[in-house]
Amino acid sequence: MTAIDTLISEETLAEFVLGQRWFGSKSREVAGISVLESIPILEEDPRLALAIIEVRFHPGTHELYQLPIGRRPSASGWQHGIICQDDEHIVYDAMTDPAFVREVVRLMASGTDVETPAGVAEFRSPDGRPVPVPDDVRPLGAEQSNSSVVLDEKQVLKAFRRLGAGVNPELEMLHFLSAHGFDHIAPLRAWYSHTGRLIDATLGVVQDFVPGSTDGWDLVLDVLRSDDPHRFVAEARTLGEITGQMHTALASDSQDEAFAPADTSTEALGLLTATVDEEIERIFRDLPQDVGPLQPIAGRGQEVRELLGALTVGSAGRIIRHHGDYHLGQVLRGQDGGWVVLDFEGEPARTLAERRAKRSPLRDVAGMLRSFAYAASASRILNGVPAPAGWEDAVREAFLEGYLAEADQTLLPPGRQNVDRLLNVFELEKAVYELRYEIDHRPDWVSIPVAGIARMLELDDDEEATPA
Ligand SMILES: Nc1ncnc2c1ncn2[C@@H]1O[C@H](COP(=O)(O)OP(=O)(O)O)[C@@H](O)[C@H]1O
Ligand SMILES: O=P(O)(O)O[C@H]1O[C@H](CO)[C@@H](O[C@H]2O[C@H](CO)[C@@H](O)[C@H](O)[C@H]2O)[C@H](O)[C@H]1O
Repeated sequence: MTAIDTLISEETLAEFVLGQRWFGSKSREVAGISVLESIPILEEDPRLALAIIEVRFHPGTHELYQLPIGRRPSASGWQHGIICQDDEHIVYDAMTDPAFVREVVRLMASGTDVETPAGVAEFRSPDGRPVPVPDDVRPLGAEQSNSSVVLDEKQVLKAFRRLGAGVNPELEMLHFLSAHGFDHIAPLRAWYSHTGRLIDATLGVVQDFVPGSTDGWDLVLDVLRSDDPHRFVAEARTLGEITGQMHTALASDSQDEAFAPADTSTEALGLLTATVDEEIERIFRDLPQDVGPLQPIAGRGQEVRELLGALTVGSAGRIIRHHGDYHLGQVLRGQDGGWVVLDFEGEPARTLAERRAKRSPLRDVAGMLRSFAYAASASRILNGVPAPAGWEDAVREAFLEGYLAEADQTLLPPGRQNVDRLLNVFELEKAVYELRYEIDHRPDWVSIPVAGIARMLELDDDEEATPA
């Protein structure tokens, strides 16, 4: 029987993939795209397969992505995620096809291995509590780096689109946090992964769905549109407390090598700023020319590096495994008013090795502080509603107070001044990462990190101009 992927030409595949939000290298020149492995999921009608595709770039590098592919007769009238069609068949991205999702859930429930000439796809569910095969499957709705569907409003299946070699931190962190008593997560229910010649990688996870929840991002934008934006200050404090508890749990097992906290040496401190410095240099060097929204920071890479250089860090506390991409979109406020932390896979634009590296927990804190600034900018730029004077400072301070009350103090540098200095370094690192992220994923949002970086430069200029 013809493999379904052979029905798609390279040009058609390229056109489809390059248009997807989850394709993370929009600013790079693509040399070619092809299907490297196709894992059969269903051989009937619809035909379903899990493809691993390779995107090749001109300097000779490549990225691998997961693409579920479905094929149905044209007469079926299937309309979602169309890749190509002719008089006989429609070929599509099957991520939102209930038939695909049901098959994957069945395979996970039965703990099946599907072998191909190049490797094996392993489908698993822990502790003998298989996820029921869903009747209803709907896309989660959020346009994201990965793709998620909701199963009977009870579980969420998230497929990692870009594949990195090794265990995905999401799977590893969810296992660890459940075993170490941190309850503010959506419990892990199943997963699937691939082992083989091409790559050993986690392909996806199933977690419980948190019904009736609002993510922190939507919540803050709504609050900023309301007549009482300051009501978020109390929420920010609770969120800070939970973040502190999460880090305390992540640092609680000195026997588990992957999670045991480690001390930072003087060399590590130097390396910390050197790594951020290199990143700033690289990102500014590769900034596209003549892009209007980049104007406020264009050609100012050296100034940003000088700003980093001025942020002397005397002590960094200890390093631990941490969330790695902590922002308002990663926390849900449930119907009971409690917060749930999501998406432990780290920053999608970094390698898995970088994402699994131990670093100061203040990186997460800085991520959330940047997110408050991002929300204030987005509210002004996208909704025309500026945050009221003092809002961001009040929210930051409440979050930090809650955090400092709950986090294991031995993880942090001594004294508030040292904490603030290290936070500044990580906020700058995050803002520069965001610049790259928005260029690659949401070019329309570039002006938000640009405004953040420009503001950091201006604050620095003001400080220099103010006599001591
Ligand atoms: N278990 C869940 N229950 C309810 N909503 C969820 C759940 N998981 C994710 N979401 C929603 O989907 C959004 C994106 O999920 P996330 O795991 O962060 O995906 P990505 O890695 O692609 O960003 C979240 O901001 C949240 O609104
Ligand atoms: O949630 P992901 O793991 O996909 O994280 C990536 O995408 C985020 C956007 O969805 C991006 O976050 C940036 O935008 C958020 C608003 O949409 C904002 O709250 C964050 O502060 C800002 O960093 C994240 O950086 C990226 O890794």
